[in-house]
Amino acid sequence: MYKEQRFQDIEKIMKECRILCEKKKIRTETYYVNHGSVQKGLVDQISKLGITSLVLGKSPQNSFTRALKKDIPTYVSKNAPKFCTVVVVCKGKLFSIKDAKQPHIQFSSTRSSNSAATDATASERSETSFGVDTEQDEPRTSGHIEDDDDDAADDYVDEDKVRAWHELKDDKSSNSGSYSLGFLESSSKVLLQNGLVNGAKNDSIASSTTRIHSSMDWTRSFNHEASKDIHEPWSSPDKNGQTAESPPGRNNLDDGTATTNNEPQECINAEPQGDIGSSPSSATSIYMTMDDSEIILYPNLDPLFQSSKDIEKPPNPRITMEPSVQTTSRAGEGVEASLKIELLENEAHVASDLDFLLNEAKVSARLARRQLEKQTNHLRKTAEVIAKIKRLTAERDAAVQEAKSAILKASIEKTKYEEAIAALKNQQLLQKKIEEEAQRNQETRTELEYLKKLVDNYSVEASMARQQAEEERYRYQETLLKLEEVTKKLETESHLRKEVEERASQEAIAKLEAVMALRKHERKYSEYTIRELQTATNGFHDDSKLGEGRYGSVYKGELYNSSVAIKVLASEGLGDDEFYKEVKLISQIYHPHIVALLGACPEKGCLVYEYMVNGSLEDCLNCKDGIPPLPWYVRFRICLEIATALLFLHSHPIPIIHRNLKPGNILFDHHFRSKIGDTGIAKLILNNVTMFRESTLAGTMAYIDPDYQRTGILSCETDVYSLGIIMLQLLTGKPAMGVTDLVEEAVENGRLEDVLDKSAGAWPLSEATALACLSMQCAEPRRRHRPNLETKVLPELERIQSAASTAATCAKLPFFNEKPLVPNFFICPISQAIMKNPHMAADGFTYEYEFIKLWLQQNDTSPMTNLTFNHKNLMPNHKLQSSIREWQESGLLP
Ligand SMILES: Nc1ncnc2c1ncn2[C@@H]1O[C@H](COP(=O)(O)OP(=O)(O)OP(=O)(O)O)[C@@H](O)[C@H]1O
Repeated sequence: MYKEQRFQDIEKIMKECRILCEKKKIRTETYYVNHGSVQKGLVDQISKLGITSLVLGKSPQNSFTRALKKDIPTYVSKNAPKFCTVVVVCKGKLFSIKDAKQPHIQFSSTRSSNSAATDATASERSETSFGVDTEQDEPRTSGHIEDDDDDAADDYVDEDKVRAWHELKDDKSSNSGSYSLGFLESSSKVLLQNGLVNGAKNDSIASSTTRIHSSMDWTRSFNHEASKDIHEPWSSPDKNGQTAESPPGRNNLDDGTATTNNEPQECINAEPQGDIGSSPSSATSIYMTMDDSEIILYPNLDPLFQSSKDIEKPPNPRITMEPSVQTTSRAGEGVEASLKIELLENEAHVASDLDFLLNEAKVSARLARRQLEKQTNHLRKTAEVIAKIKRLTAERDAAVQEAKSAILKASIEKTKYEEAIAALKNQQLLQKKIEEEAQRNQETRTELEYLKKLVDNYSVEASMARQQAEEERYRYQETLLKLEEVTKKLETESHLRKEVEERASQEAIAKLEAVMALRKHERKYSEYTIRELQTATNGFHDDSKLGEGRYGSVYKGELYNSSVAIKVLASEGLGDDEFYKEVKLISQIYHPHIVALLGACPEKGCLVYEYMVNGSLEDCLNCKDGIPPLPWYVRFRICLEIATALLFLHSHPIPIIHRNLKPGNILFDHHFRSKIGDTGIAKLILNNVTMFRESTLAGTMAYIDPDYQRTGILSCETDVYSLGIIMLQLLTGKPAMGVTDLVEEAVENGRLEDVLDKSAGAWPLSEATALACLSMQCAEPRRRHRPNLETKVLPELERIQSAASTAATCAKLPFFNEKPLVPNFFICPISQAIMKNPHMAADGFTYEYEFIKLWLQQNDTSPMTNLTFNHKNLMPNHKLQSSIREWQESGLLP
């Protein structure tokens, strides 16, 4: 009845606890454990179930509980296996924590002991495996502990002792009724009923532990030691071996049938306090631990136990009373029987104590044996460790040896590696040298390619040069051939020229001889018949006519292999003797620049002159028949030549005045030397002819001295005037009319070059200006203003001519009409040929030595000026001879 009531109370509390856990969504499972000692039962269950985490509630202790040293949580904390962490809370506060010292080692228990009542259960229990619980995900609940009692229990035993107790208990469970240990287990739950009866100090303690599983399998056990009045623990077998009622579905420990009930089972270990009422602790605490899938609740059932004195064992059929510990009091027996019973009970207690002592001794022996086994195991392990150390040492030595070998090998390898590195460096150096060599080779190839290109270019250029050289050589050969032809032609021409020169020389000598003879013996006048002249002129054919003048027509004729010009006079009265006397006198005049009168034909009235092949100055100035303009240096020379001839005429014993000096009467021979024509004819005509053509007079008036025109008085200055006008025409190329004013104005303005004849070339301005000034002086209207021909005009003209000739020679210009001009001072005035041995006479002129020598032998006057020589010494003109030689060697010979 009491147990029933007790169980109901516990059930009520546990129900509240489960509800609380369900609200927290915590799976619960209730174990009922029947054990003689709550704390030992808990420790035992921790070991058996492999609980790694346990939370225990600690009730505040009073002096009574402290005296009894019944502090279960403290005991469990101290004696729990090392793999279990025990947390003790008291009044909602943490009281203490005992951490696990080692992980839970899973091993199989071979424990074979068990009582008859727990055979089946023990068999299952013996197969229970404990493992390391690594998962602790579920929350732990704890309450506050009111730390009002830190007095630890002193009856704790160590784990081995507990285990020994179990073993001993198992051994004794079958035949001893002094204590009982019952287990209700299923595959996943354990019910521990703490009903261990350990004398008077344990029997009054009851507690319950609830373990809640999700499977809601319930196994309940209830153990109650209410008090000394109810000193027979319900979990202990009574003397009669009666067994308490077992709850429905609960396994009976005695029959060994540990079956699993699908219903939720609850294990409550209730230990009513012997003096519950005096306990200051009246509150109920539930201490729990959550370990993976389980929660163990440990309610403090002091209030229940407080009233458990009056409570009969509960009649709840779910409560399993362990048959080995169940005690039933029977009221109503007699006192004797009570005494006997009491005696028996005392004896039983004594026996129980003895048995307890015996068990203690056995436990000690077992402990000693276990200690010995431990030491033996320790020694064995030590030996194993030593062996292992030796093996490791050997292995280490071997490893060291191997390491040394490896080091040696490594050293060898290092040496090889260094050698390889050195070889690699050498190889790299060689590679670098090879690359440098390759670079140099590349550069050399590039240079060679460049040189090859140059060579190719040079080859092309050489080929082109060869081709050009071939062409040049071909042209050179052609030129050489042409040169040879020219040379041959020149040689031929030279030969012909020499022949001509020799012939001319011979003619000149003949002329000289004739002149000499004439001078000496009165020159022989030649009279030609009309038949001869007709024959010479092809009957005076028009093709032979050279032109017409005021006094008649002029024909070209050939008389005795000589060209002559025959002037047919148209005037009447030319046949008298006086006329021909005058003609004979004129024909005796010989001067290099005076056209020679060779003879006459009195019957026809014809005068025969030497033929001048290059026409007149008038024709040249007018560029008649394509005659090229005269160069400036030829014009200087003409001035000097004409002046010389005039001086010669004027120096005649009876001065001869030309009266009709004009460009038309200045003729040119084959050397383009100028000669004055119609010399003396004017006097003859004017004296003997009364009629002449006035048509030609207009063209002549410009050259006639204005004084002579105004006064009719002739003088040498009359010819000087004419000379001045001719020289102005030579400078300007302008007509005679007005040329004086033109040049005068230009000179005065310093702009002479503007009026110079540009067709004559680049005039030397100073000489041109000098000649212009001299010409203007000569052309002065007044004769007294005109310069003297001998003293002023001729010397100035010689100076100007010399400078102009030098300039022309330096400029290599002595050419006219594509023919080289022979400087007039290279020609002997007597022989009219180029001098070979020039000598200067007293008159200042240079002559060929042979001719002047001959001349001086017969004459005392100059052949050029007709002046008397002061002396007849001749001086060699080496300078002129050298110039003539150089000129001849220069290839400018005509
Ligand atoms: N000796 C000569 N040799 C060559 N041609 C001459 C010679 N004498 C005269 N002539 C040319 O014959 C032409 C006629 O000359 P001519 O002297 O009769 O007349 P002019 O001089 O023109 O006039 P003028 O009657 O006033 O002198 C001129 O063209 C002249 O060149």
